[in-house]
Amino acid sequence: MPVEEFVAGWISGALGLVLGHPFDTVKVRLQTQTTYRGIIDCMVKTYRHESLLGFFKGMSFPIASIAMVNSVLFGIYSNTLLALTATSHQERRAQPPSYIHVFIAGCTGGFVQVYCLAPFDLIKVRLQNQTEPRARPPGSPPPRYRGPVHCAVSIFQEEGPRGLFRGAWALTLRDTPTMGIYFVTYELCRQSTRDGQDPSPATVLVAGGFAGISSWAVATPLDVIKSRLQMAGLKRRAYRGVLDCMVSSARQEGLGVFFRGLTINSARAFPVNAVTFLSYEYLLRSWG
Ligand SMILES: C[N+](C)(C)CCCC[C@H](N)C(=O)O
Repeated sequence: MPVEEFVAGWISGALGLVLGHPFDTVKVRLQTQTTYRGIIDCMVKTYRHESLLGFFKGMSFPIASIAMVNSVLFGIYSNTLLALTATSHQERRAQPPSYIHVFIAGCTGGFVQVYCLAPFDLIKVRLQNQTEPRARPPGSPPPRYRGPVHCAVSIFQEEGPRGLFRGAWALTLRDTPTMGIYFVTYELCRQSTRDGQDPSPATVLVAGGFAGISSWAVATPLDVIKSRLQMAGLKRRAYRGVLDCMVSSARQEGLGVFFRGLTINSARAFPVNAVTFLSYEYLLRSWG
């Protein structure tokens, strides 16, 4: 099994992540808290209350972990394509795979990465939702979790080992089809490149950016549900499952709830995925 794809996915995932994290924090807060009037209000309040550091809460952990998740995603994607089309990454430049194969390989990569992503994503979401400033005024209560490891241990103790996979089913439903869309959009946008040639950096950036935006547009409703289920364990507001969370969120807040965070997430998705695909393509190319 070729391993370059795993390593290239790892590095490119880390680069994309740092770039997108501040947007991601605003998105998660808008999706799960009702105190903000919109993107700007959330940014201003976060900055005033917690300084610039507030936007980078919960990042250290994903940097190692999401990089690993990306390595699984790109590694499984590429190796599934190899199994389906019997062409390696290099050969696929001359013989592009069919979109149906790209879709199946994307869904497979999406499905497998969920089981690495779920606990890390849960911890990220819980830490991002802690709005206490780092320098606390004396006498104010400390945040519930002191950091990622403390958060993981506390969830394990309070909610059991299965607690670490809270929201995993919603994540599976979110990522399996939308990772198919992600890679198909990427391949579609690369169409402007002639067979056998390498796409230009601009093409890769634009194709990666659109892959991010289109897949997130479809993924957002389940992303909202996933984040709410992940937070539910903490607030003890129990939902009976994905469907129950959908119905009760829509009843209480209207259908608009399913699009919370879409704007900020699109602004984040373009640069993050542009950089991810650019570094992925170039790393693979430089290794032959
Ligand atoms: C498939 N889905 C839309 C869920 C994600 C696609 C993009 C994944 C990327 N690591 C990012 O964070 O933007």
